[in-house]
Amino acid sequence: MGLTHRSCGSGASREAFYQAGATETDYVIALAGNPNTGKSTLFNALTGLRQHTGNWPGKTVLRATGKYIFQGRLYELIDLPGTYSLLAQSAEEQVARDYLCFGRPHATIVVVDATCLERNLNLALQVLEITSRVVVCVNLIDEAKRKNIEINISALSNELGVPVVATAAREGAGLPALQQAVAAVAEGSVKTSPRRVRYDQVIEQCIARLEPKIKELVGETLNSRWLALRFLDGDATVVRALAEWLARGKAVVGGDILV
Ligand SMILES: Nc1nc2c(ncn2[C@@H]2O[C@H](COP(=O)(O)OP(=O)(O)OP(=O)(O)O)[C@@H](O)[C@H]2O)c(=O)[nH]1
Ligand SMILES: [Mg+2]
Repeated sequence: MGLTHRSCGSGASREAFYQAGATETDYVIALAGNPNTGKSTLFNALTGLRQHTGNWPGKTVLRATGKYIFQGRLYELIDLPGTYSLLAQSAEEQVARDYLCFGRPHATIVVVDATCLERNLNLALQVLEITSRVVVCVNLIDEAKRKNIEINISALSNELGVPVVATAAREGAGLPALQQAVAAVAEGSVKTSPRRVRYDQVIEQCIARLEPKIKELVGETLNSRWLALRFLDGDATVVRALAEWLARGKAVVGGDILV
């Protein structure tokens, strides 16, 4: 018998993989973004913790966890390492990518730097390829204003198909609006329609052949289109991560699944 998503149970595997001891948490929220965009500053402002921050990239190398309460709900926030992409060419990229794909947070905040939005949107689009439960946080909006950079937040939101909120995390500006948007996405009261990249016909044809086979294995639990794309890339790290995910799922349910 094959190892399928149904026999693993999505909730069980998510808890066992990444959320050990966090069973009282209502929602798990990931913080992703390029290095130096203010993720840890935001994390500290929301959780009251003191994650390492500073004006050089690569400070956060492992994911850190903290909690906050908003409108009576307990949120667990995961501060991921800063990355320019999710193609897993470095340890940080792999930590961030594996968490977003296999950790399946209820929502992901993609923190982008308002002073160099274009470069940052590359990662935002990659995250949108993995998950539709995204809020984009345009941080360092104070710096952008100082440089006379204006950002049309609602146009950006329409373009990306997810909520976008402007913040200045160091001053705590915009945080209630961010928490509200995160709550709406996490609980599903706001439906997003993320902009997804369409590839050349040949690639789309390959995806169409591969995706159903992956879906048989993971169902709706993981993003089979994204996994198909990584397989087509020949990304061995994703193959290994998926094998591990399936194997651990098996352990979670007490071994009643036969491979
Ligand atoms: N002006 C301004 N500075 C900010 C803001 N948010 C963060 N910073 C500063 O930006 C720098 C980087 O912030 P971090 O929170 O360490 O950034 P990070 O995204 O966690 O960085 P990595 O862990 O290296 O990926 C620090 O010097 C912060 O004080 C903001 O909204 N406005
Ligand atoms: Mg950091």
